[in-house]
Amino acid sequence: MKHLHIDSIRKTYHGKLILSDIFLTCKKGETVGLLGRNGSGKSTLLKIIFGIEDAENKFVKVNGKVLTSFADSSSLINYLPQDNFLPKEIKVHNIIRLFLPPKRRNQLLNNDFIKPLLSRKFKVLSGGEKRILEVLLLLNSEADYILLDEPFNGISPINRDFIIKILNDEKNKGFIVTDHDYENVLKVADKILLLKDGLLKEISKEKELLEHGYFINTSDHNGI
Ligand SMILES: Nc1ncnc2c1ncn2[C@@H]1O[C@H](COP(=O)(O)OP(=O)(O)OP(=O)(O)O)[C@@H](O)[C@H]1O
Repeated sequence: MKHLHIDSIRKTYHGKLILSDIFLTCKKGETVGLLGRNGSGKSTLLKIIFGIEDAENKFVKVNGKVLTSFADSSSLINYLPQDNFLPKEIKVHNIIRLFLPPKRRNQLLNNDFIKPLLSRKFKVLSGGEKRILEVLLLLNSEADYILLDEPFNGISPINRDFIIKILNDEKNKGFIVTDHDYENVLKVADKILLLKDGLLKEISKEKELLEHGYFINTSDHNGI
């Protein structure tokens, strides 16, 4: 069956339990929104799925193939880390050639936002320009499943809406997206999972996020 299947993930740091028996699935054409407070373990979970962080226990299967190492996962799963990951001294057009196979480059090389940046080195781009380039590289990569850690960070509304549209239109990939800009996560997600106390809870209505203490109702404080 074609899907990403994650099971029994357990992780502790220095004796503190971060992830306890995590189970989740993501199908092609589906976007899973992963929410949680600071330090709840979202980035750790994505790194474990991608294979760049160890876990005490884990089971990751993609399209029927069990993945045991990063080498197994790299062509099937791709990962946008929270921090910039592209080489600083390389020009954007070379980065695109380096990261994407020929048949996947044109869309990005002809993108109206990316075109003016092509001859500039990554290090001179603004924070938002860097993030958009990274997100678009991931979205155009060949992997079936893409893990996006804070893709909307620093991105202005028009470009954010462009990324939301790509995520909503893409039916050949599955996405797991985490971002503190939770309203944007709600706009792209087919299902929402809240990571709290090491466990994942499926959320069916926005008000459950309030009930689980993901945010507080500020109107309670000013009497509105
Ligand atoms: N390499 C590490 N060594 C020790 N503790 C770590 C390490 N990496 C993460 N942690 C701890 O694990 C917990 C989960 O961290 P993680 O970065 O996964 O959280 P997060 O949900 O992504 O947080 P945020 O939303 O703030 O980015 C935190 O308490 C963090 O301090």
